[in-house]
Order: sequence, then structure tokens, then C-alpha cells
Amino acid sequence: MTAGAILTASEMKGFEQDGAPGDEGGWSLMCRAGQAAADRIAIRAAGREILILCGPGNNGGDGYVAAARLRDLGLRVRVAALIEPESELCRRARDLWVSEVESPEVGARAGIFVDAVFGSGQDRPLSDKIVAAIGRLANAAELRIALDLVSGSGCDDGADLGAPYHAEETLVFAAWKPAHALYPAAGFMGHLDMIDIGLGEPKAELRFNSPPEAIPSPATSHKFDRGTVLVAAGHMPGAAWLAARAAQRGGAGYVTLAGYTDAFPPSSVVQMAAGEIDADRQDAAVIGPGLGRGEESRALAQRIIDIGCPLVLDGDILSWMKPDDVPPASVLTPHEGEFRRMFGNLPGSKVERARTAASRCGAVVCLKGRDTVIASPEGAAVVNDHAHPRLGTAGSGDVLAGLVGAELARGRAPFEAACAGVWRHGDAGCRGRDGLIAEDLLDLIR
Ligand SMILES: NC(=O)C1=CN([C@@H]2O[C@H](COP(=O)(O)OP(=O)(O)OC[C@H]3O[C@@H](n4cnc5c(N)ncnc54)[C@H](OP(=O)(O)O)[C@@H]3O)[C@@H](O)[C@H]2O)[C@@H](O)CC1
Ligand SMILES: Nc1ncnc2c1ncn2[C@@H]1O[C@H](COP(=O)(O)OP(=O)(O)O)[C@@H](O)[C@H]1O
Repeated sequence: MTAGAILTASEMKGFEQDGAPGDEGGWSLMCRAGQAAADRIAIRAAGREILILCGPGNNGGDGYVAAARLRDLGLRVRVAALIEPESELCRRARDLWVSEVESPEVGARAGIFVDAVFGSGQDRPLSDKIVAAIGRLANAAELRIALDLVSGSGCDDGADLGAPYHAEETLVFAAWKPAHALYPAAGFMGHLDMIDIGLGEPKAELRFNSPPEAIPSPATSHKFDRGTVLVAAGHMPGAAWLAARAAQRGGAGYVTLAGYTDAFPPSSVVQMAAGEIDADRQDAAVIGPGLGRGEESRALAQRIIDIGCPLVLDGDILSWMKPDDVPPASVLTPHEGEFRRMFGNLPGSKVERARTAASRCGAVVCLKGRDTVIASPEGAAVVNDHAHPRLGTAGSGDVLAGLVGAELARGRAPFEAACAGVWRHGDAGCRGRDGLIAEDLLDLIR
């Protein structure tokens, strides 16, 4: 589990310059970064030889500083360079190393490979020659450690720029970058290990999701105080039932399934026809899971929208609703396909796309996947990494919709409700076992 601020390459530069101004400030940060990285690498070495492959920029500079430190600690270390130093700080760091710098084409393998080729400055695909040189050395090692980012990872969008290997560990300097959170690049990094270089905690509009604060239940609270959730029941009753059950497990005190189907097992979920809905009593509603797209479904959705309570909009309703028609105080929970149908092919990273969509419809957008992004119309965004691939099972999204509904009904604002629901859904998935089905999630919700 990761926590805290995520900075783009340019935000990172500003953060560094504010915290340690000028060339001397940059140099002292590089020394701290390289030395701290060396200390972590030394712990992993266990007598093995270390090969550090350096690039031309400040990431390469970190590599030269780390190499000098490892040598001073008495470890067996070699350095190879893909490209001669180009940044002033990298040249200065190269001078610290003093010893031979090998050519990566001829350099022999070592037990530990350290990737100091490109960090947050990478913004374009690696050439075939660079991919081959990094890949040959990295894939021959027993352990691969990257400094800040695996080379071949798009820092700001998590794109695959030709990453030639997967690291076992990435030592991250001062703040997370989008590539540590967004896939595919996040999948290249292995274990993420944050290195504090004395800059403190940055302010950022983008953060990792974190566990929600518990909502207290007063001793005298009764079922209606604990939040009421209405779930639209349409074409596929199983999906609506999962959402309703998840809303109950999520803490709502009174959950109603209302619509034009009544094919539900007997349970504590209250069932009624659309015409019987008590409009005065709904704190939140979930519209979409298994709803269907026909006339009857649209009429049911409209009837619930007209109540005017906060909404979770999921699944089928996202196939016909236009961004301009989304009621404020809604949370949209599309997967990539539903997102594209509603908002088209937006440019930019997953974070930028979710932000654009949220601003366009004036509501919170929760763009699902391994790296679910939750964005508010005001520009705040969160990436959730507390999840597991076993959540990719039919009905899992219905459970999420119900959970977010419960969070809204219990009084959280839409952005906080979406973050809390996504966290609890991911948490249930993390505690499940292989072969998990959506129904299992209900008993794993905490
Ligand atoms: N600033 C600080 O105070 C601190 C920064 N720190 C460290 O600095 C790192 C960021 O450093 P950075 O900005 O110099 O970028 P970096 O990742 O080394 O790459 C830039 C170089 O690579 C080149 N290049 C890029 N892509 C390429 C490609 N596909 N193929 C070929 N070349 C390519 C690019 O070339 P250009 O685009 O200029 O042609 C340029 O020469 C950061 O991750 C952290 O490790 C720490 O020391 C803590 C303090
Ligand atoms: N590889 C994955 N890792 C983590 N979570 C995933 C993964 N694949 C899917 N999920 C999560 O599972 C849920 C699937 O939702 P969705 O596709 O709407 O399913 P359904 O419509 O069947 O209910 C989402 O919350 C999504 O973020």
C-alpha cells in the first residue's frame, strides 16, 4: 500500500527547486538521493557484484553518486554508461566516481543490476539500441533495482516507452510520480520504496487513495439515521441485488430495490415496484447495475433521478446519459468501455482523462481498473492501488456501486464517498482468495 502525493515531472522540478534552490541545492539533493539509494542497495547485495548503468541526466547522476558510496562502503561495484553525462549535475557526479566507466555493449553481467539510465525526465520511446543494451544487462542479473523509475516508463502517464525489463524494487526519490501509480508502467516497478531526501511532504492535486475515516454511529441511531439507499431494479436482477447487498454491508441502514422486476431471494432488502417509491426517504440512489436500456429502464431511471438525492450512476445508464445531463452530486463509475461511450476518446493520461470527464459533466468520475482514478470536477484526483486483479470478475462493479451508494447515504460528499467506496472494495478484493466471485466480496467488506 502506498500513500501520499503524486507529482508530475514538472511539479517535481518545482518542488525540488523550492526546497533546495540553485545548483548547490540540486547537488545536495543528488548526493542525498544517491547515498541513500546506495545504503538500500548495500543491504540487498549479500556479497554479490553490483553493476550500475547510468544515463546522461540527473538520474544518471544519482547512479554515479550511489556507485561512489558503494565503493566507499567496500562493496564490489562497476559502472557502465549508455550515454555520456549531459546535465551539469551528472558531470559533477561522474567526477566523484573517478574509476573506469564501461561500455554497456561489452560489460559483463553482475548479480545486481541498478538502472540509473532515465528517471522522471523520460518523455519519449527508447530506441531499439537502448532497449537492447538495458535489457541484456538487466535480464542477466539476479536482482534488478531501478532508481526513481524503470527506464522506459512514461513518467507522467504511465505509458510503456519500451521498458526492457521488470524491476524487483524501485527506489523512489522524494515523491511518487504518476508512473508509480498508473499502468502499464506501475507494473514494471516491483516493490516501491520511498527515499526521503529532506524535501518534506509536497502539496499535490493528485494522491494515492488512503483508508477512509470511520463514520461514527451514535448510540441511539436507528436504521433511517444510518442512511437509506434506493437501488434501481431492472433487466438483470442479480446485478441490482449485488449492489443492494453491498449497500447494506457498506453500512446503510435501509436499502430498497425498486423497479419492474421482483425476482429476488427473500432478504432484509426491501422490495417494491417503481410506483411505490417513497421519494422523501432516499439519502442516495444507485442507478445502472443490470438496469437494461429499454424504455421501461429509462423511465425508471428518470423517476429516481427526479427524487433529487445524490446518485451513483453505473453500467447501463452510462450508455445513454449525456455528460450535460448528469445531475450534480453524482458519482459515475464507468469502466474503460463505458467511459469511452460517454466521453469519447479523450487525450492524455488516465488521470487527465478522468479529470476532463469530471469537469465536462460537473460530477465525480471514478474510472475503474487496476489503477482506478477518482476525479472531481474541481481537479482533485486520487489513484487507488489498494486492489487485486481478482476483482476483475462479473458483478464486482455492482458491488462497488452499492458501496459508494452507502457512503453517499451515510453523509460523505461525492468525492470522499467515491474514494471510500473504492478503498473498501479494493480492500475486500485484497482479502479474498483465488476464485473469488462477486458474492464473496459481500462478506469481505469491512
Ligand atoms: N532535480 C533534482 O534536484 C533531483 C533529481 N533527481 C533525479 O533526477 C532525475 C530526473 O533527472 P532529469 O530531469 O535530468 O531527467 P532524466 O530522467 O535523468 O533524463 C533526462 C536525460 O535523459 C535524456 N532522455 C530522456 N528520454 C530519453 C530517451 N527516450 N532516449 C534518449 N535520451 C533520453 C534527456 O535527453 P534530452 O531530452 O535532453 O535530449 C536527458 O539527457 C530523477 O528521476 C531523479 O533520479 C534526484 O537526484 C533528486 C534530486
Ligand atoms: N486487474 C484488476 N485489478 C484490480 N481491480 C480490478 C481489476 N480488473 C477489474 N477490477 C475492478 O473490478 C471492478 C469491475 O467492474 P465492472 O467492469 O463494472 O464489472 P461488472 O460490470 O461485471 O460489475 C471495478 O471496480 C474494477 O476497478
